[in-house]
Amino acid sequence: MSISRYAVIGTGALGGFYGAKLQKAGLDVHFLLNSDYEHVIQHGLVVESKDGDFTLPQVNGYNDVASMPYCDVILVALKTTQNHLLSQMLPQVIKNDGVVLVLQNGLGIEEEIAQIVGNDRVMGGLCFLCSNKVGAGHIHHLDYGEIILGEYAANYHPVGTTDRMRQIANDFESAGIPVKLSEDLLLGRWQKLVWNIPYNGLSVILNATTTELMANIHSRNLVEKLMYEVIAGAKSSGRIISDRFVQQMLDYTDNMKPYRTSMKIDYDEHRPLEVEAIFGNPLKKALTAGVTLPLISCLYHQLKFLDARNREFHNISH
Ligand SMILES: NC(=O)C1=CN([C@@H]2O[C@H](COP(=O)(O)OP(=O)(O)OC[C@H]3O[C@@H](n4cnc5c(N)ncnc54)[C@H](OP(=O)(O)O)[C@@H]3O)[C@@H](O)[C@H]2O)C=CC1
Ligand SMILES: CC(C)(CO)C(=O)C(=O)O
Repeated sequence: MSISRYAVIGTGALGGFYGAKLQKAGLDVHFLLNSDYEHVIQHGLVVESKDGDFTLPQVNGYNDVASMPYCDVILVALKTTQNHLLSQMLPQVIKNDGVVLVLQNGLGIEEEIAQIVGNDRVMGGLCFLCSNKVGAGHIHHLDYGEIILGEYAANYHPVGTTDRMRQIANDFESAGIPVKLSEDLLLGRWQKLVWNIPYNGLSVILNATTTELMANIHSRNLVEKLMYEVIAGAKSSGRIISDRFVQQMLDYTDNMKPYRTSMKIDYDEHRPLEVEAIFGNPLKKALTAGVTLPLISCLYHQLKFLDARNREFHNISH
């Protein structure tokens, strides 16, 4: 049994799901909560999952990082739009030899976190998960769940696999969460974007589920073209993604239950969209290497417009 103590920073759809699974498997987990704090302290966490429902009547819940114990592994599971809070939060919860594991979508977040805790204390996890928070302390896990885990090093230099990765992978696997180890985190991040850029973006702009995007020849075509542009972005970072990978992502989505992407849910709920992490940062990284990605840039500007108008309209009508 692992002796690692885990912190979950952001107990929502993703953090609540993985954190609850770890606690259920007997690990020592500490949850940072926001609006659900009172409810979770009184009633715990409820996970409805395609792999079996369960309840944790009692969890270690906090509404302030200052009251959390120092932890070995800090799971970052806020929306990236809240990441400005991390420079103040992380130093208060990470042990001297602890590690921050970024479970968020997008590119370049590990680099930002390395500035706070140091290059040798950051890892990234790519989460192939479909989960929603449907009520206070109530998580609905719809599908999948695998994590691809990679070490971060300065400039995303690939560093292979480490003992610390294997230890964390063992903990997650003991909780029934499949983990694969990646020797190159940046490659993994670009691969994940092959999915997130077309589907998250188009689901908002075209007001569509993944199934609808796949069923129409025009949107499907656009999805495919965007996937190839992500591959060009990856190439500008020196990472090669094969054309076969595009086919795998299309097949993966064809086999998925109709899915409202996380960005679409945020849009429908009038919450800030993760446009910078998922679109802005990849565009910047490619541009630094002298490569422009016109289709992705077009999505970026449309999403910035929709995001601003969506929140403005919501503020006026409330
Ligand atoms: N959901 C999924 O299936 C997947 C999500 N991801 C990525 O994971 C990340 C998290 O997404 P997701 O879990 O869906 O998002 P959620 O909004 O469900 O979870 C984020 C949680 O952070 C909490 N939070 C916000 N501000 C604070 C704060 N100041 N202190 C403490 N907690 C705070 C929110 O609280 P409150 O409830 O009060 O808003 C919320 O519970 C994103 O980057 C997303 O792209 C990646 C793959 C799949
Ligand atoms: C690709 C997917 C659906 C997980 O498999 C995801 O990452 C998301 O909704 O953001």
